Amino acid sequence: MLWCGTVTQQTAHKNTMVICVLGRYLLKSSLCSRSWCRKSSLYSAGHGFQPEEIREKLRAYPGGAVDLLTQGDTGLAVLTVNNPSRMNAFSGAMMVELEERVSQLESWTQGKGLIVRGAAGTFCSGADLNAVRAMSNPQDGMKMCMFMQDALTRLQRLPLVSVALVEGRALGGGSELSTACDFRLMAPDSVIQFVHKHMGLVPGWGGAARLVRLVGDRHALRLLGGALKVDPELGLRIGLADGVLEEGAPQDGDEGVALRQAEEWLSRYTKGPAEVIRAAKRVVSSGRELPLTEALRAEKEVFGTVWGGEANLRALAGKTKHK
Ligand SMILES: CCCC(=O)SCCNC(=O)CCNC(=O)[C@H](O)C(C)(C)COP(=O)(O)OP(=O)(O)OC[C@H]1O[C@@H](n2cnc3c(N)ncnc32)[C@H](O)[C@@H]1OP(=O)(O)O
Repeated sequence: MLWCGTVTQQTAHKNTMVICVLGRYLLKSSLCSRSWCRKSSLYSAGHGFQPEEIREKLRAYPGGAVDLLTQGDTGLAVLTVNNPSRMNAFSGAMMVELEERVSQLESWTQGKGLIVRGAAGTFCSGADLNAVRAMSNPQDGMKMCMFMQDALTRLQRLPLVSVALVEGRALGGGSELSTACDFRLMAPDSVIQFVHKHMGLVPGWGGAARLVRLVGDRHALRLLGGALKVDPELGLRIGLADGVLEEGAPQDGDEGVALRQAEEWLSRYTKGPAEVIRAAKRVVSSGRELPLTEALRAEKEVFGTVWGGEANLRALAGKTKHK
């Protein structure tokens, strides 16, 4: 048996632990190197997808920021679309920053949960129309489409439980951003609206493909064809929304209260060892995206990373009844 790391005089039980840790390490290192969850892009050069060329083009449209705050103690991160003078519309530079933040989160191995929100009490009003006008030729549009589809697919595939905190409006690409999160929490007066039809468009950031999987084809067709305003009541009814925030406490200002409510809500589903929460998201992601046989095989691989792991062995050594 090849040993790595220090082996001290261990009881048989603890030696088992060392073997499991080693085995799991070898398995985990193969997990994402072979399977679909690694940071592979949706598109390749064959599709005309040249990421660096697209980043340069997008950076020509500056303004706003995409901020990321990671909390080591809770394992929760907050990603803020920050362009309040434009109702948090995505400038080209912000699209590049979004991808950079997703890359940071892909490397955050202790992360368990992610809240995606907008600054100044509103979510996001989609692509910056000034950038849209400047990139209105088909070639540039397709490049922006591939870039944002890739970034949002990678966001959705993060091994973190993610929730979109929708306050104010989520319009166009903003509504698509909300669908790239596992859950959507809506403020009482908020609206999610796929306004693309009014722009002579359809979703181009992956929002249509995800919307069909979230609410079904018929509701998706109603939301796109009718550019319907989805308020919290309708959102809950069709399964687009997963919860509604309570009215904010006036003395705090909605922003602080809404974020704290979202953190409290998310912590219900991220309490526990990071490796277990991340494994739970991984098996759900493979079940969500892969055909059954492949999903089962992916589940087996993820199961192998936690079976006999520290959390599993600790649980076995502790009480057996769980309320
Ligand atoms: C594949 C993705 C495709 C897309 O996302 S296309 C873009 C889809 N989004 C939209 O069409 C939303 C356009 N904006 C609006 O409808 C309204 O601004 C909105 C969000 C309902 C807010 O309306 P109001 O509350 O009346 O505020 P307002 O219109 O005066 O906006 C305040 C300032 O924000 C600006 N703004 C809002 N949305 C923007 C956008 N997407 N791109 C660029 N600028 C945008 C708006 O121009 C205004 O600026 P200013 O004060 O006039 O300088």
